[in-house]
Amino acid sequence: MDTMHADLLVIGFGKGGKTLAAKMGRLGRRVVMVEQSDQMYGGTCINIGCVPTKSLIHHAQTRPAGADPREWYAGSVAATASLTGAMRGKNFGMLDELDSVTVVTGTAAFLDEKTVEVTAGSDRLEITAETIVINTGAQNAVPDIPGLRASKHLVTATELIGSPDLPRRLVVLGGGYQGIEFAAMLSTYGTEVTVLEAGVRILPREDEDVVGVVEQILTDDGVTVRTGVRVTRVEDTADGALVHYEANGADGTAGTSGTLEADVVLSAVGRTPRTAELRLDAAGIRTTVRGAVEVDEHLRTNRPHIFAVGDVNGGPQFTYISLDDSRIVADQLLGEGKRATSDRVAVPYTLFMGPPLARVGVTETEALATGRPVRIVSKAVAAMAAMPRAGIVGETRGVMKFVIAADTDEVLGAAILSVDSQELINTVALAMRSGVTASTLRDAIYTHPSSTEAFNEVLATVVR
Ligand SMILES: Cc1cc2nc3c(=O)[nH]c(=O)nc-3n(C[C@H](O)[C@H](O)[C@H](O)COP(=O)(O)OP(=O)(O)OC[C@H]3O[C@@H](n4cnc5c(N)ncnc54)[C@H](O)[C@@H]3O)c2cc1C
Ligand SMILES: NC(=O)c1ccc[n+]([C@@H]2O[C@H](COP(=O)([O-])OP(=O)(O)OC[C@H]3O[C@@H](n4cnc5c(N)ncnc54)[C@H](O)[C@@H]3O)[C@@H](O)[C@H]2O)c1
Repeated sequence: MDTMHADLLVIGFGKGGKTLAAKMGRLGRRVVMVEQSDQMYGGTCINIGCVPTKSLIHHAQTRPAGADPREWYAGSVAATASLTGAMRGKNFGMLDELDSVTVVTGTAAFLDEKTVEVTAGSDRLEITAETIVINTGAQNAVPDIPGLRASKHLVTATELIGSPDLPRRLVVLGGGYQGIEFAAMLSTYGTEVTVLEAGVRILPREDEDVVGVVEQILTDDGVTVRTGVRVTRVEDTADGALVHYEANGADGTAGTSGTLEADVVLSAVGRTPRTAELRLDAAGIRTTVRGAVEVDEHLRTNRPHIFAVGDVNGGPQFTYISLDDSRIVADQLLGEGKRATSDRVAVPYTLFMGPPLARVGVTETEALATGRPVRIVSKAVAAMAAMPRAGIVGETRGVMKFVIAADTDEVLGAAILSVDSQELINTVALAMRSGVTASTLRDAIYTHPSSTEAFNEVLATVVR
């Protein structure tokens, strides 16, 4: 059995871990990065998450008129695989080219709080390290519904992205990020899509009026959305899967039931922190009730030399949060040790349907719950005179909405469902962090024709 010693051992080639490994390696520290699969160098985002999904969405939206959807889809999957392959190579190279960094491919598990065992087939390696960073991400949950886990037609996002076969009929379990992005994308390629959401509405964290516009866009694009639905059973037939469901009453339709036929059933009901293989008990590392590695605001576990970054620590599941986690750990290891998760203000996020829905800060519902007096400005994109870009690019659907503190004129939150919203939201977030008021955003000079100039108009449109 081989042994190694490192200053820093990173388990999992995710965004936070790889950034930290490269930084420490460039400073000459002995770093070992352990990744369980050579197909996952670079982690979830570039291989099976953000990048492939957004690539497929881009290809869906740029299919030339007359192109056969099945052929176009197969080509899009191939182009996406080539993009992710190139990114995987670059990510591996980024660490491999550093003399002080070793990439080990195998599955890591703790032997004790200073020692990790890595196995790959019959090979076994023991690594001891001064500092250990757990960056093992999360994995797609599959609900315990009779027949579902055994169904030949069940997939998670990972399998769906990898197959060149365009599903004819897709049933999506879950109306959250993954569910809505796949529903919107595959219906654009021509798949018949039904979303079955257990809750009273899709995207439960968002305001009802905004979700109403999202649902209208999905419906216009041919997606069927059923909320308040409990899937009771899935059975494989000669022709696909039969999904049995009943209305759970959340949307007022208790007692109705039905079946849906599907070639593919996508489980998109959330992602759970990946800790099962790690043998955390051997190191005495505590987990939360939700199964995440428990950390403090500096991302230290209860073993102070062991940190956890990214999805595995139970924080918001976004690539840029994992990246920011790495900054916090770097500050602990190399800096003043001041940076903390509690410093984060106005973290934006974007759901990439067409057009995308971008959000930051509080919703109107959340603001009202605090009792703070707010002013709501809102306008449909189609009604805006000051945003010709929407007409130029041929996407005038959507709405922009801001929640503003009535007393201080601060922007408390925004929901932007519009072309370019994935970019616009970063401007709003920066304004919020920098104390730029709603009036200043409203009266600023913006380039023309751009999407940002919509702020001149929407921020002057008080609705309540
Ligand atoms: C379909 C989809 C679309 C998404 N789209 C977006 C988006 O548009 N924008 C966004 O910000 N976020 C998006 N996300 C979320 C984002 O991908 C994750 O939040 C992010 O990748 C998490 O990174 P991480 O650093 O936690 O670890 P990961 O990137 O998940 O890396 C963990 C690594 O650890 C490895 N590993 C696990 N266990 C072990 C072990 N025992 N030993 C060795 N290696 C191990 C895994 O193979 C993996 O490579 C999406 C996710 C999905 C699934
Ligand atoms: N664009 C992005 O940034 C992006 C894209 C995809 C994923 N992600 C990240 O990945 C995370 C996981 O995404 P997700 O969509 O899997 O989870 P999610 O938590 O966003 O949504 C899951 C949905 O499934 C519903 N649900 C739960 N159990 C169900 C059941 N049995 N039947 C029907 N519906 C059920 C929930 O009510 C919820 O609406 C996201 O929270 C996000 O952080 C981000």
